[in-house]
Amino acid sequence: MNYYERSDLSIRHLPVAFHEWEQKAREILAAGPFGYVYGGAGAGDTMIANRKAFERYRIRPRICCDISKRDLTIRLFGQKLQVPFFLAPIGVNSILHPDGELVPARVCAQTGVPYVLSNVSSQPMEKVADEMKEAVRWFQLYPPKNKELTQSFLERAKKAGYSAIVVTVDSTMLGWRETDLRNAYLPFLEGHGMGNYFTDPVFLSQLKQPPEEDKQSAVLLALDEGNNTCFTWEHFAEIRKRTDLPLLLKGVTHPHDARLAIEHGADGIIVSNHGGRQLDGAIGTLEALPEIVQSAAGDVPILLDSGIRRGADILKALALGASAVLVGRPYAYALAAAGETGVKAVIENLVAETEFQLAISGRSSLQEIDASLLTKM
Ligand SMILES: Cc1cc2nc3c(=O)[nH]c(=O)nc-3n(C[C@H](O)[C@H](O)[C@H](O)COP(=O)(O)O)c2cc1C
Ligand SMILES: CCCCCCC(=O)C(=O)O
Repeated sequence: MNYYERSDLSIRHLPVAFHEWEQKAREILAAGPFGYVYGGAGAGDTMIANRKAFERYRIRPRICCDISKRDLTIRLFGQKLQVPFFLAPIGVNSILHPDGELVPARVCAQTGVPYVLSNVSSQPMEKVADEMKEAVRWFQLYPPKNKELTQSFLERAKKAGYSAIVVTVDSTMLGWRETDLRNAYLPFLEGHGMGNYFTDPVFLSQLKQPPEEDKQSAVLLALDEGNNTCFTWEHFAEIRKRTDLPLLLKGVTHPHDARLAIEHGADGIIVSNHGGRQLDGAIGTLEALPEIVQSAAGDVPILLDSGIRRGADILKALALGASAVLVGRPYAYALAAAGETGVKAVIENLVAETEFQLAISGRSSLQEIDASLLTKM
């Protein structure tokens, strides 16, 4: 029996730290799905760089400050958010739980944590939106080659109440992932992650036969749409014209690209190396952040992901100029290990730990966090 099917779950039985969730997921999942979440590009060097960057910055607390009232709220694109972190877009959640993305979406709605739904979700964006009601959600786009399909995804997202679009540009070609090669595993080839494609009228109109009759051709077409290796700044500027929602670019690690993103119409930048899954030997995101913040010069908000595991990590990113962060693998492992209960526990612990860290560092609101919080070793 899966851990999430047990009816006697209580918080006492659940893992607490990231490595415990990872271990629980490893025990429960088959090698293919576990490896798909766990793996990084090549030697895994970028995942290590992400964590090392967080370790190099140390918090220098202030004392004798009134920390009796604490506030974790932030504002982004005119919306008030309860916490300074999002659940990152993670596709193919059906390899982790039968209900896929409906589970993190539901928990986000319950806890007030904003959710970024992946383009390659197992569930269609409308079904996920129904689960979230009025809660804050953004939609992540892998820009398709087909412009009509792009338009269709953007319009569907707006209609379904997604309040911003995140265009991910670091994965037009999937990274060299040795764990997946070893396991000969790619979830899409088993039909996972097709929730938005198989419900899209433009996509379906391109098929000779419906997915129920020829799944493989449909999956290969969806993958080909995302394998958009011709994508350039001009294409990004076109997407800008196609939506009036706030538009963020995810996958930036170079200060020049941050500037180009703004010049081509980005309303926000997500400093990300895709959790170290794309390019081996890349710069850790926290290391990249200060120069990007400088390059953006306050013109747009900067968000960051890749390696966020704890409240301390969140505070460090905010201190170096991020407006918010995104959290990936922690909730994916919890989803596999304990379903809704697991994702809720991870979120609640992260909120609580961030509040503890804020207070014990001598601050009572995130607006008081700046570079003076940190020293670099
Ligand atoms: C299994 C898995 C699937 C992912 N799928 C997507 C995706 O569909 N779209 C996207 O923009 N990023 C995707 N990402 C990257 C995350 O959005 C995020 O950048 C990364 O997980 C953050 O690093 P962390 O896992 O160390 O927190 C995926 C990451 C994982 C682990
Ligand atoms: C066009 C499909 C690319 C999907 C990549 C999924 C992902 O982001 C990841 O595995 O990482």
